[in-house]
Amino acid sequence: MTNRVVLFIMDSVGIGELPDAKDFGDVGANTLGNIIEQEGGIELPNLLSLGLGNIGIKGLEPIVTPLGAFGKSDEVSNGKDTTTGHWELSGLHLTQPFNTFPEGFPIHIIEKYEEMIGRKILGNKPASGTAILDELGEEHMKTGHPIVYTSADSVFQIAAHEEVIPLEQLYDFCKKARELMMGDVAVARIIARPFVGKPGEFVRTPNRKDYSLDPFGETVLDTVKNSGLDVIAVGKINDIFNGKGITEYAKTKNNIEGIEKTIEYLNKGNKGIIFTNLVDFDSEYGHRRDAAGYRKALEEMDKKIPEILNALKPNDIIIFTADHGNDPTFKGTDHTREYIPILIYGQNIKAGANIGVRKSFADIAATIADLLNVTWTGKGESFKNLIIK
Ligand SMILES: O=P(O)(O)O[C@H]1O[C@H](CO)[C@@H](O)[C@H]1O
Ligand SMILES: [Mn+2]
Ligand SMILES: [Mn+2]
Repeated sequence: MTNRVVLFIMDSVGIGELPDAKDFGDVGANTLGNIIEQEGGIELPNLLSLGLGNIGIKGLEPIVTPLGAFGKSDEVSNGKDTTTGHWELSGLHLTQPFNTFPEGFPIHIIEKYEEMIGRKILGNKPASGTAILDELGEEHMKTGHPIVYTSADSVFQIAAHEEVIPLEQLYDFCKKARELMMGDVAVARIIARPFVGKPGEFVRTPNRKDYSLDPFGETVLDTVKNSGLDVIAVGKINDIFNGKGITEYAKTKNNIEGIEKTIEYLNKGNKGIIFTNLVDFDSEYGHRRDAAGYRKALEEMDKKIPEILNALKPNDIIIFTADHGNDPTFKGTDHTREYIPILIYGQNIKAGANIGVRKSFADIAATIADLLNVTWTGKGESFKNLIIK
């Protein structure tokens, strides 16, 4: 019997190129493996004791008696962004990729948008979110025009200085963009990217906010919620699902707070799913191509793992996994098409069970439904019988 499943997403912690990585320009990408290689090692004793090294990751050795079940998964969906990854983890296969705007947004869209918000915008091109502040932040401060940019992902990002455009107004600008970017020009997410500081020293604040689309079908979150159980979202999960299938949520400022909130929820009397996302790996280190920072953030998380495991009750199960890669040693600043690791632990889990290479992230959705004993008719194949004692 399983009462609760913690689905713990280490955002962007991929473990090597997928067979179709060449279609995404990502041959050779290996987020974790290349960090280890470039950094000359990594200290992840707790993940290793669960079986991380048994998955077969470049630079990591297997151990004889892993405490958890382990494996990895391929991605079916045609995309490598956060939304696509999380939706597949929850049981949806995206066949038609989200619109991207490598040349910036069409001019008629921008004109319409400027009319909606009553001012001009700056930018309108793909950019790194920190580089574009260096480029346009000062002009933004002088003119009050928000900076609109995109990336290789399906995102319409709006950057504004918190003292130039107050947060509530920036969020309102995002809601207007959300209304506009639907239908033929639907973008997966509108993202508020507020920042503070002086030219040359701008820093982004944790007041980022994502405005997603509704998932296009029933996810395991809906199924579990509809059967009367809790679906608790920690970090940006609530945003990624636009609140759909979620009964309660806590937003977080950073990875450590994400871990602490997860532990707080574990200490309460809920039943169902606790779904946590730790985004710093991706936003602070992957996109910034900062391998040393990424390594340090992984090591900090690993140190906290005993506290998480100690908070598990006898009928709880935790699944550590990811949503895509973001190799900080790779060219560019974008996500990378990679396998995701899967590590599962709990008192009812068969230590050392190998779940192999799953065909879809949705196997996790099917397994969660199976573990919680709710009927699942969506994508994925349950591996419950491989992992339960
Ligand atoms: O460079 P920054 O602004 O961090 O942007 C990154 O954040 C976006 C949303 O996760 C991604 O699409 C990527 O472009
Ligand atoms: Mn992500
Ligand atoms: Mn990202």
